[in-house]
Amino acid sequence: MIYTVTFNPAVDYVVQLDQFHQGEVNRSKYDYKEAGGKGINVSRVLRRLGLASDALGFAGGFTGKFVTDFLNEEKITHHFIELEEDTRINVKWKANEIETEVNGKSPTITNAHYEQFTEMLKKLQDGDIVVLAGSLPQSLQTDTYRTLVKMLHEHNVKVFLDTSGLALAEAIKAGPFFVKPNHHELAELFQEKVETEKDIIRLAKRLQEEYHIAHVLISMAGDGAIYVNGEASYKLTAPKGEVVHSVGAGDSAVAGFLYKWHETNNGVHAATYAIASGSATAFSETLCIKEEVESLLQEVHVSEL
Ligand SMILES: Nc1ncnc2c1ncn2[C@@H]1O[C@H](COP(=O)(O)OP(=O)(O)OP(=O)(O)O)[C@@H](O)[C@H]1O
Ligand SMILES: O=P(O)(O)OC[C@@]1(O)O[C@H](CO)[C@@H](O)[C@@H]1O
Repeated sequence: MIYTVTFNPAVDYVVQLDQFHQGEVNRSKYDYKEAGGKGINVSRVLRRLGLASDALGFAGGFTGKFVTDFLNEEKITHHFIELEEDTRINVKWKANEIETEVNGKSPTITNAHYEQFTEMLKKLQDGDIVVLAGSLPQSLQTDTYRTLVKMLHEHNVKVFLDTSGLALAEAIKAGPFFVKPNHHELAELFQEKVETEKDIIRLAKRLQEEYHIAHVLISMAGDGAIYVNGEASYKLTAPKGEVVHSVGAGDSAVAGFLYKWHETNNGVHAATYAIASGSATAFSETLCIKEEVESLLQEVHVSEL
């Protein structure tokens, strides 16, 4: 079974304005709310691609109820530990063609909540897959993902990881199966300036080799991605198109990789599908659907480095 974990879900409040006037009352041209958070987005895209997953995490209050109701509507099974405080609201606003995000403060996860959650994870078995995605709430230690990766390895569970900052720096020490930092997160991880594609390739290889990560996918937005496994490195171009709403493009890439890897066990095919999925989301108003992904596959060009 595939599980996604979202420690820090959200109600994503997506707002479109023609123009933004600072210090004035702005009225939206168009707005909507949807369940967000990186693990949840991965589950939503997997479902659209035709692969079932169980969404795990923490949710509280009226916003938490919105998130779980939303997942019910999309027919995604879920097990969320109930928190006392409200799940955050993240504002995604687009004006003058510029996307701006304000992500809310996370509710508190107590030790008791966390233990309830780890009891659930301990039941996973050989062959299961877990996606750990998104930021960690401030109430948790920065090495939480690292601890979980270690624990899941003891149960022969493969871990796909998509996070940033200290949580990423710690978690890679446990050698997850797959990671997808973007090139900025990669630069931050090694505290180096990344100025050329050569720099990105060098650091991607270093990440793969030093931390024994089977699949490293470095996403570079409109510039595609670098994919490195234990055998070779590849550059993948991204399809060209009009970016409508890029929130969730990275999560779609993770879901696309997982979907294709699960089907074929082939990393290059999986990376190609990942890029088509990310771009399909960037080119549409919300997360991609399978037809959109497959219509872009021919536009992803792969070259071995
Ligand atoms: N401008 C774009 N044009 C084409 N494809 C894009 C564009 N932006 C994103 N993508 C697609 O989405 C993938 C992931 O994008 P990106 O590198 O921005 O990830 P990310 O930083 O994790 O994204 P986010 O945090 O917005 O979800 C890219 O590899 C690419 O396939
Ligand atoms: O604050 P985090 O956990 O890093 O990111 C959360 C978030 O911005 O990521 C998703 C898009 O990738 C959104 O649905 C959500 O609001």
